[in-house]
Amino acid sequence: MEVVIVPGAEAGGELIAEAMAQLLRRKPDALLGVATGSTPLPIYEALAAKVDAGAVDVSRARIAQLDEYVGLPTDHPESYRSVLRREVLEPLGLDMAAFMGPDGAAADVQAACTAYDKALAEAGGVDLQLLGIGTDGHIGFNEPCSSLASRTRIKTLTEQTRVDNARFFEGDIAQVPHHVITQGIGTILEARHLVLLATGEGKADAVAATVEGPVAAVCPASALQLHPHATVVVDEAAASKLKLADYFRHTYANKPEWQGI
Ligand SMILES: N[C@@H]1[C@@H](O)[C@H](O)[C@@H](COP(=O)(O)O)O[C@@H]1O
Repeated sequence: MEVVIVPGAEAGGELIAEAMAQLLRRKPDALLGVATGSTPLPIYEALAAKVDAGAVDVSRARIAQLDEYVGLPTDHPESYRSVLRREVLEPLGLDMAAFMGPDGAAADVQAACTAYDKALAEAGGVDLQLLGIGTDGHIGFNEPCSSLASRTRIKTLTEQTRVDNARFFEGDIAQVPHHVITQGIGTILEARHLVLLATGEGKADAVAATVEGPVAAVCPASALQLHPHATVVVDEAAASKLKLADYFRHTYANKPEWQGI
C-alpha cells in the first residue's frame, strides 16, 4: 500500500485526476470505478478541467458505480446513479451509455447484485476504482464486519452512516434509506488499482486503522492492505493520526517521477 500525504483536498484531487488521465491515455476505454460522497468531488472537477483543456480524451471511458441506495426511484436526485450522472458523466461529456450500475429499484435486489458482479467481469474488470471512506472505516457501503470476501449484495446501513448522509436528504434522517447495494469487498479487490481519498480530521481515525491497523473486517477499508496496487491519498488532517507519516512523506518525495501512483 502506498500512502501519499498531500497539502489539501484540491491537491489530492489533482494527483488522482492525473493518474486517471494517464490511465486513459494508455487505455482510452478504461473502466473507471467511481465513488460518491463529498470527498471525490475535487477529483471529478480536476478531471473535467483536463478534458476541457484538451489534456485527455475521455470519450471512450466507461464508468462503473460502487454502491446505491435501495428503494429510491432511479431518477431520485439523491440516488447515486443521479448523483454520478450530475457529478461525473455530464461534466465529462459522457452519456448513460458509458455507465454501469446495479438497479437499486429492482424487484429482485439480490438478482440485480449478482447480475452487476457478472457485468463487471464481462466488461473486463475495473481498471481504477476510486474509494472514499466512512468515519467507521466503510468503503462503498460495506459497513464494519462486512466479509472481506463479500460480493455485491444488499446491506443495512448503520445509524452513524445514515446520520452522516442525512445532509444529502435535507438533514432529515427519516429520508435516508436503511438498505443499500454495494460492491462487496471481494468485488472491490478485483479492480486493478484501488485509489482511496480521505480528507479532513473526521477521517483521521479511520485512515489510521486502514493503513496501520490489522487487516480486520471491523475496519473494511483495511482490506486494501491485501491488494497489490492500492494507493491511499490523504490530506494533512486525515493523516494526523498516522504514526508513520514521516516515512510516507519521505518515500513519496524520493519516488522516481515516472512511476506515478
Ligand atoms: N457510500 C458512500 C461512500 O462511498 C463514501 O466513501 C462515504 C464517505 O462520504 P464523504 O466522502 O462524503 O465523507 O459516504 C457514503 O457512505
